[in-house]
Amino acid sequence: MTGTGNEQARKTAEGLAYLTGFGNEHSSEAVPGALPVGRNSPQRAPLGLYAEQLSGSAFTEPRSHNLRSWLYRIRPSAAHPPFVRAEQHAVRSAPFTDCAPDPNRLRWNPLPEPAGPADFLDGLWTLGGNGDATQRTGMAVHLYYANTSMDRRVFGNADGELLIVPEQGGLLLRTELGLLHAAPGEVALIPRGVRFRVELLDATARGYVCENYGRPFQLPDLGPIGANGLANPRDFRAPVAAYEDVEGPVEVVNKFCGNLWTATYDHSPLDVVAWHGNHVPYVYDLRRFNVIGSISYDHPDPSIFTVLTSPSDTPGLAGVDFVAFAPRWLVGEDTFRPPYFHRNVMTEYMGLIEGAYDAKAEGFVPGGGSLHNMMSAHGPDRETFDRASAAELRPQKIDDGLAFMFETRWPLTLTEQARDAGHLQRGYDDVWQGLQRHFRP
Ligand SMILES: O=C(O)Cc1cc(O)ccc1O
Ligand SMILES: [Fe+2]
Repeated sequence: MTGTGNEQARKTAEGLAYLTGFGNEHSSEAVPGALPVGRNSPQRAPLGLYAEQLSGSAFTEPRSHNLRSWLYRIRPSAAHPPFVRAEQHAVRSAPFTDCAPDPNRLRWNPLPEPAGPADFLDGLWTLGGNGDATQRTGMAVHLYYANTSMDRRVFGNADGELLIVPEQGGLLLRTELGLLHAAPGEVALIPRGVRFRVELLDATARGYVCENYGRPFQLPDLGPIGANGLANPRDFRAPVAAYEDVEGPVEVVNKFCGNLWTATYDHSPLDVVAWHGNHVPYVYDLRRFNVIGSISYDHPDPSIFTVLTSPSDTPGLAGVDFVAFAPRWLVGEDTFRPPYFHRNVMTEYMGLIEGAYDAKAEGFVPGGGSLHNMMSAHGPDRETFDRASAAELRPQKIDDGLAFMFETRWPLTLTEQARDAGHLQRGYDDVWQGLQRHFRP
């Protein structure tokens, strides 16, 4: 797509309307009268549209977890030729069996720029993950680097939902349910099975994707925090219905049990004129996160920064948590304020959206990432330890960065491409070298 295309997409993104609230039963129609009243599947849907239910949960799951949307579209999704296997590019899925799970602390620089034209799908590169897409457990970490918009092409993922974390370049996400704008500092979620096209608002776009094969992300319980705080439900924005009436070939790429499959529709499947339901894409601005922390002493565990959680079958043990380290004040008295040294049964993949992170003086850069697998020892680097141990403990605002973590209950196994990547940092262990002994009994 040309610069003019980006300009057009940017204008569209700026004027978008949204529906608000996490988990709501929304309804929206792009043409008045397109949404049936009082029933989901009338004998003839309004305006000659086809009614189609998209289920994100089993029909019988408890009401509190039930996810489905009713789509009223120009043509039913069923009208398509067979899917055939497609070029896999750098997308991989669980189970990840090519490498032995690695207990080492690992860190990567940003993905290198694509050599030629690459849209979001071409530019998607899998770092690793856990679980099994066919069992609907676990997660995968992907990065993306795109330099062109998807053109006459849409993507849908049967394997799980996609949490997109832009780091550079705004995205216009044209989904079956409408349009979302996701800029760096915001995150967008595409539910399982929802088809979408990614258009770039800037010359290039890069960022991270958490693919969640497990239970859909939900807001964490707040316990004693009370009725408000962390990510507030009203700040999640879903699209309003918007359809394209495009005849002619459109490639639909479907990731199914790890493999990419393709079918060419004779029209755009982004042809939903009206919809209602709760299986919806959404966008959330991390700057809206209401950060809760210690106002007395000690460094609280980062679970206090959980934006979204995908519960597993064991209460309190997330398949994956999405955790954000948003700007906040540190006021702890007699406290080592940066993240402490620790070994964690949970596995931590971290990325940086901008600026710096308070546990690492250098080397952890925007667009890069680190992996601290189950029980691997990590924490502040030497420079951070020395600085924070001697710092004068005045109230201090941490507002020079935005980091995040995908934290998962299962160890994460790398893809070969991540293990062998030229942008894997050699010598990451050195950041903990030179931590002197001070014990003098
Ligand atoms: O390792 C990390 O930097 C993430 C992290 C942050 C924190 O504040 C406490 C524990 C933890 O794992
Ligand atoms: Fe950690």
